[in-house]
Amino acid sequence: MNSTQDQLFADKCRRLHTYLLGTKALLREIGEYNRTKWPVHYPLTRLAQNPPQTYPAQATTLRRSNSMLIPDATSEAAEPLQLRRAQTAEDIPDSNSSSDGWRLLDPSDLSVLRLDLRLSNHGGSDVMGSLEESSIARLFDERLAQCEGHVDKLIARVADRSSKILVTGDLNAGKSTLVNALIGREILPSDQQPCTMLFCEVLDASLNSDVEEIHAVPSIDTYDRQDPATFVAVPMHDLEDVVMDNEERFQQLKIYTRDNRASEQASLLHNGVVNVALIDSPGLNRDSLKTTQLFARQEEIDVVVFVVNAENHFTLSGQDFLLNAGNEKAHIFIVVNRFDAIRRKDRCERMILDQIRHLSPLTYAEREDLVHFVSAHEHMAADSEPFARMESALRSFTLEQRFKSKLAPAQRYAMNVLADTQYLAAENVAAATRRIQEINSVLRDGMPRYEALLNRRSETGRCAEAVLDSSCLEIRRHTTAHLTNTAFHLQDVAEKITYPGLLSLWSYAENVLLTMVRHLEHEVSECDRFTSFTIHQAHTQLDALDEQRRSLDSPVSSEEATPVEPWDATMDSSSVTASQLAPIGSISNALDTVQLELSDFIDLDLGHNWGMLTSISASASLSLLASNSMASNMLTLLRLSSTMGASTARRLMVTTAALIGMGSLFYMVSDMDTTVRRKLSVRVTLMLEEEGFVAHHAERLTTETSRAIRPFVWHLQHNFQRMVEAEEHKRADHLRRRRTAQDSQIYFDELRIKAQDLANAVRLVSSDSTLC
Ligand SMILES: Nc1nc2c(ncn2[C@@H]2O[C@H](COP(=O)(O)OP(=O)(O)OP(=O)(O)O)[C@@H](O)[C@H]2O)c(=O)[nH]1
Repeated sequence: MNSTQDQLFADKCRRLHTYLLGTKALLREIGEYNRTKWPVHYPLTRLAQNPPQTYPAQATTLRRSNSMLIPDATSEAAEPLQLRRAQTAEDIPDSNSSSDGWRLLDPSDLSVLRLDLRLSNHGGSDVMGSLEESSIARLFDERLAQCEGHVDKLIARVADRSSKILVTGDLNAGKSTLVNALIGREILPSDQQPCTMLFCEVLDASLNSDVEEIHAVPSIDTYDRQDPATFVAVPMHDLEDVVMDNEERFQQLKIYTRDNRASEQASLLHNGVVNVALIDSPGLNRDSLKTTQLFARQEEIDVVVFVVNAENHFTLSGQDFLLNAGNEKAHIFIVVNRFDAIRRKDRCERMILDQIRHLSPLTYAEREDLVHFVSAHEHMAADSEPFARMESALRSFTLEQRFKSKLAPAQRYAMNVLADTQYLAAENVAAATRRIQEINSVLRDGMPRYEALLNRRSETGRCAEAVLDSSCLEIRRHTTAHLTNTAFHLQDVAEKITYPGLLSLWSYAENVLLTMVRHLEHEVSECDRFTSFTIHQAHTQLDALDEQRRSLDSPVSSEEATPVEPWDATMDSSSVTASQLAPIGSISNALDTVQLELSDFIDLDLGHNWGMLTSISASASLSLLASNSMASNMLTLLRLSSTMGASTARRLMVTTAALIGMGSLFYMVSDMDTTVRRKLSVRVTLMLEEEGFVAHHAERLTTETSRAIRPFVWHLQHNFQRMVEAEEHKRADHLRRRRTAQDSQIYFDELRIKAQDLANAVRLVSSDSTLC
């Protein structure tokens, strides 16, 4: 690699690094938006109908030996079948391929941002459909966090100038022998029995101040070469024991060693270009824990060298690994070892290549450079030409095609993330548009009801007030008329009382007075009853108005509607009786203290009954008696005396006066009961007038009526208000949701464009890949 290529590669690293940071920021932004503003709409049902097919047709018949090998969507592994199949050399015409030789995702699918793929195996959309939006948002948030973590590792990988080569494969495939052959020294123990229990990272001693040393590392995350507390130094000759027996104690061995090769051209570790680490790993099918660790480590690895035992071909574990690693890395360096032990080499070669064609199409497409049939064991004894070719190809792949080995996987992952982002952004723009349309339609459909409610509220308010006003008016009018009439006819009330005679006149008068008072009381109670009846009627009318209001509560929205309070039981109209009105107390203060007086028995105003007096007087004085008053009679007599003689006139006058006196006395005595009734009724009426008896009761009952009806009116208005508020609350909620949907529509549209721009930029990083 010359300096121009170095510069180009450095430029690509820098650009990819920047775009990965941009991708990470985008993921974080989506996560934030998903959590706080709009739970990202995830097309679960659609995806369930279109489950991802991670395995090619031929491979789907294979039994999966380990459930932990289910592809993790955080890796580049979760790629749809169409993508990988299109990448085979002899496959479908590559009409959709990018000019860089790899294909964009099918836009109708998701890869890295796809949620748990296993869901689609459990009844499809039903299971997915049962997931709530919030659960999906949470799952999606977790997936975003995983992707972000993965992008972080890619960023670190791109920024790291060194290259890491993972040597992996089945047990006893000859991995350790291969690593030894590559460094030209028998450092790692090799045995027919499984012997590599730990990851062994072989590095050039120059990275450890030129000191050959083994660091047994308990925790790889905290390892620091310059901090002895983070590792245990192991003598070189103890390597075999440590590798075999310390898998519980150490996570990894760091083996700093010198390459025996004389020139930098020949040495992979000491190459003069970049620092290379060769990582020997435990056999794939040894245990699932180690296998899982291996999968997890892929994201730190630049090149995967997969060692296949030529005698066994690809085992199930090997196939699983290759399928996934192939998607992650796109290109896998495959070494078919122990080829010396194969008799029919061409047949073996054909069969293995056929397997590779399905397992890693891109690798197969470049099989000349990437698939090698060697014997590491033989090469240790004497240099072999196939091995040298393989070594040179690996060197070229690692050092000269660093874009392909180091940057392409990161670029590929970023492209997948950005393609998924565009897909989800478009889905969410559509979902937001649908939401806006739905809300608009709900608002439009609800408008007539809302307007009707407002109209009904004001109309009912007016009606209720009218019921109240008319009831009060009716009570005032009725009470005034009724009590005025009662007072006017008070005298008639006592007519039915039998007059016991002059000797019982006093008790008769008492009886008359009591009867009048009782009658007044009765009539006031009558007014109370009428009031009660009127209130009851008003309540019935208001109840009918409330019934109309209740009928406005649409059954569809009843569960959302704010419950309207029922009539208060204590306010039930049927329970309002006259006795429940404010206690009358005394119907009149004046009547409480009324006493009989002497004047109640003497009536000096005889004029009003003169007719009766004349009927019992002498007929001679008829002409005189025709007059209206005693005084006028006397004047008439005086006038007559002037025309008659004096003695005649005097006699006539005396006689007449005697007759009148006797008649008057007789009349007074005989009409005493009438006098008492009249006098008492007049006095009582006057007293009632003086204290404003009628007005007082009219006012009292009007106030009581208002007090009894007003709460019902308020209640009715309050219920209407609650309904209107509930409706307005719903409308405000719709408007708020519509605003959120509108914001999201804009946000996701911008996100789609941002992701598209970023994807274009990421894609351009590889436009000049041949140079690197
Ligand atoms: N015939 C032949 N035998 C080989 C070759 N490479 C390795 N072996 C032998 O295969 C056996 C296993 O070799 P290792 O290098 O230990 O294999 P490994 O894959 O590292 O084994 P584990 O780490 O235990 O999984 C040893 O006995 C080697 O001598 C080869 O090219 N040809």
